[in-house]
Amino acid sequence: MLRVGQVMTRLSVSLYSYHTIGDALILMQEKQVSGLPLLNEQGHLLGMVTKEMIFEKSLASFNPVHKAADYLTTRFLPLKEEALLEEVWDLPFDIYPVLNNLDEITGVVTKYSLGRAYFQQIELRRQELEAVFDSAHNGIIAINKQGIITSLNPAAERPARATKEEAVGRYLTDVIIPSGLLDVVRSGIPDFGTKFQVGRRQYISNRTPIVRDGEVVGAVGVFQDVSEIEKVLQELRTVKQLNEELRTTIASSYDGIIICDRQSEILRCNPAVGRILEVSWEDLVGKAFKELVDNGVFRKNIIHLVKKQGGLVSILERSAAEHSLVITGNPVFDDEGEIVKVVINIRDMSELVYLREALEESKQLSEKYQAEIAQMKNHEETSSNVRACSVIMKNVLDLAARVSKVDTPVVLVGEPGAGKEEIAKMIHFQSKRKQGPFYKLNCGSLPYQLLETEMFGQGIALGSGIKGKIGLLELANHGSLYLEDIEKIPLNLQGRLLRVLQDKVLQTSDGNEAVADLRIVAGTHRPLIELVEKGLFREDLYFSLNVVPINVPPLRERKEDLIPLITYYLERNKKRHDLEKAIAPEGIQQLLNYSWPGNVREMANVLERLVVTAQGKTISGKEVKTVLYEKEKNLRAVTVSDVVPLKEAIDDLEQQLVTLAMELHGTTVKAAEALGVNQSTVVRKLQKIKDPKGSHDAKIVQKK
Ligand SMILES: Nc1ncnc2c1ncn2[C@@H]1O[C@H](COP(=O)(O)OP(=O)(O)OP(=O)(O)O)[C@@H](O)[C@H]1O
Repeated sequence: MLRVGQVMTRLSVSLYSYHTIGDALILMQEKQVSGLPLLNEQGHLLGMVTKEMIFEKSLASFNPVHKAADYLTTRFLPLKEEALLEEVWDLPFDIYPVLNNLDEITGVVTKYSLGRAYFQQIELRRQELEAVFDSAHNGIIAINKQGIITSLNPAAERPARATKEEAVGRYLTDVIIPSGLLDVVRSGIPDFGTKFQVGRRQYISNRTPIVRDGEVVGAVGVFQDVSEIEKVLQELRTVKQLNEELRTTIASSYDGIIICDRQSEILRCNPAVGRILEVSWEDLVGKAFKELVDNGVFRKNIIHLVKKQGGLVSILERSAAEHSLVITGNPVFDDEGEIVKVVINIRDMSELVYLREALEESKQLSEKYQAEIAQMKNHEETSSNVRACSVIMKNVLDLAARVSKVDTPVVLVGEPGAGKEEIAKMIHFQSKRKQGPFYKLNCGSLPYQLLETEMFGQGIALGSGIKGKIGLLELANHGSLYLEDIEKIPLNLQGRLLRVLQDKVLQTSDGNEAVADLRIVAGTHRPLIELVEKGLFREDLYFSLNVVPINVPPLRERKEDLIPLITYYLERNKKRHDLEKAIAPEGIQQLLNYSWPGNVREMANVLERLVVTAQGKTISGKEVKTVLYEKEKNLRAVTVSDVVPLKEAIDDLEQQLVTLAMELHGTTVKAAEALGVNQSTVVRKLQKIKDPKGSHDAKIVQKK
C-alpha cells in the first residue's frame, strides 16, 4: 500500500515572509514543484504559495519583488506522510504540503502525483490479482446481475468446456450447466460447499454475491475439482473396510496368528493364540517374541529362522501345552527388500489329526453304508430256489404256500442261514403280488437315521416339484418287503411302521400320500414275543406283524434235506465254475454227519469251496473233512497259556478271527463268507471291536 510519503517531493526549503515571489518561482523551478509551503518565523505552516495562485494574481499585476506572502493561499490541506494514497488521492486541492510525524514540513505533493501513483498501485494490484486468478487451482467464474459471465479463469475452462474468450460475455447457462450462481445473484444469499458433477468429474463450489452499495451486482463462484479427492476418499473407505475385514479375519481365524515388527516385538495376535498356547493372548502385544521362547512356550525362535533364510519357514513344534504345532513364519518386505514384519501362523495339528481320523472313519463308514445300500437295492429278486424234502420243511413250505395266497404279514423265525429269506421270496413269488417288486431291508445294519430314510424315504414339501428320496416301503409298493432282523428295528421306527401297517398310507417321495399296498414279511432269529416281554419290541407291532408266524427249522433238524441240498449246490457250482466234480461216498458221509451250525448258507459255502479247491474230479472224504473242520483245526491251533473266564476268551478269539478275516479278505461280505456267518454278524462284531461299550448297533446290510 503506497503512502503519501512515498509519492511526495521531499523538500529542504520552505518560503518565509521575507521571500519575494521571484524567489518563490526560482525555488519552485529548482525543486520541480508547483507550489511551496510558507511558514511564519516560528516555523508554523501559514499556507501554500502555488504556481497557479501566482498565475491567477499575476494576471492583474506582477512584480517579482512582491512578497511571496502576498500570493499565499490559506485554503490548503496538509497531508501526513503516513496517509494512504487511497484515502487522499481524490481530495479537492491540487497541491498539498506534507508533514512528518513531528508535524514538520517534509515536502509537497500534487494531486496529479497522488492520482498517478494511486492508479499505478491499483494497476499493479490488478495485475497481481489477475495472476492469482489465472493461476488459481480452483475454478473461478463471475457473473453480473444479468447472468452474463464477466470473468472466468483457466481452471474454470475445463468444467465450462469453453475458453475464457469463448465464455466471457455469454449467458451463464449457455456455457455451464449448474445454475446455482444465478440463484445467488437472485437471492443475494451465499451458498457454500455444494457438490455438482460435470461429466465424470465431481466439483464442490462456494458461491458468493458481489454487493456494491448494498445492491447485488453479480456473483462469483469458486469451485474445486474434488474427483481425485473423492477417488482417494473412496480408496480410503475401501482400505478401511479391508482393514476391518482383515482384523475380523485374524480375530476369527482358528489358527493362531502373531504379527511381529522388525525388532521381533509382537504387534498383534488373535484369540486362537491363547487357545492353542494356553497363554493370555491379550498380554502378548508389546512383548518381545523371544519371551515366548525363553518361557518355553516355543522351543525354536521362528523369527530367527525367517531372518536367516530370508523367506517363508515352516517348522513342527511341540508346545509347552503339549500340542503338535505347525508353525509358519512369513516375512513381509519393504521396498528395499528388508524384512519389516513377520507373520506367524500357528496350526494346532493335534486337533486336525484327530479330526482327519474321525473324518476318514466316518467317510469310510458312509461309503460302506452306501455300498451296502446299493447292494440292497439291487436285491430285487425274481424267483426263489427252495430245496426241501423233509417233512418238517415241507410243512413249513406248505404253510408258506398257503400264506402266500392271502395278504397278511408273516414273521419268519429261524437261525441265521436257515432259509428265511428264501421262504419270504417264495411267499412273494407264489402270491398275487408276484408281478410286483420284492425288496429286502436289514433292520440291524444301518444307523437309525439311514434306516429311517431307507425305509420311509425323505419326503419333500408338497408342491415343491422336487422329488425326495424314495424309501423301500414306496419302492416295494404293490410287491413285498422283507424286513430282515426285524427284532433290531429301533422303537421309534416301530411306531412309524405300525402306522403304515394300520393306516395303509405311505408318504411318497413327491410329498403326496399313497395307499400302502404291500406285504411285509419279517425275519427274526429270536421269537419276537421274548423281545415284547423285555419291552424291546412294541406289542402292537408284534400283533400286527405276527399274524402268521412260521418257524424255519435249522438244517440239523431236517437231515432229509441234506442230500437234495448237497446235490443242488454241487450242480450249481459245477455249472458256475465249469468244473466236472463228484463227491466220493465218504465225502457225502462227512457232509451228512456234520452239524451245519451255519445252516444252508454254510452248506452253500462249503460246497463251493469243495468244487473249486478239490484236486481231482472226485472230491475225497479227506478234502471234505479238511474244509468242514478247517476252522475247528484253526481253533485248536490257538495256544492257551492261561485259564481265563470262558466268555472273555471267546470274545477275544472272536475279535481276533474277525480282525484277521477282515485283513485277509478286505470286505465284510468276503469275511462273512470265510467265517461262515452272516455278513451282518461280521458287521456287528466289528462294531463291537470298535465300540466295546456297545453304543452302536450292528449297521451293515446282509449280503447274500
Ligand atoms: N431250502 C433252501 N434251498 C436252497 N437254498 C437255500 C435254502 N434255504 C436257504 N438257502 C440258501 O442259503 C442261503 C441263506 O439263506 P437265507 O438268506 O434265506 O437265510 P436266512 O434265514 O434268511 O438267514 P439270515 O437270518 O442270516 O438272513 C441263501 O444263499 C439261500 O439261497
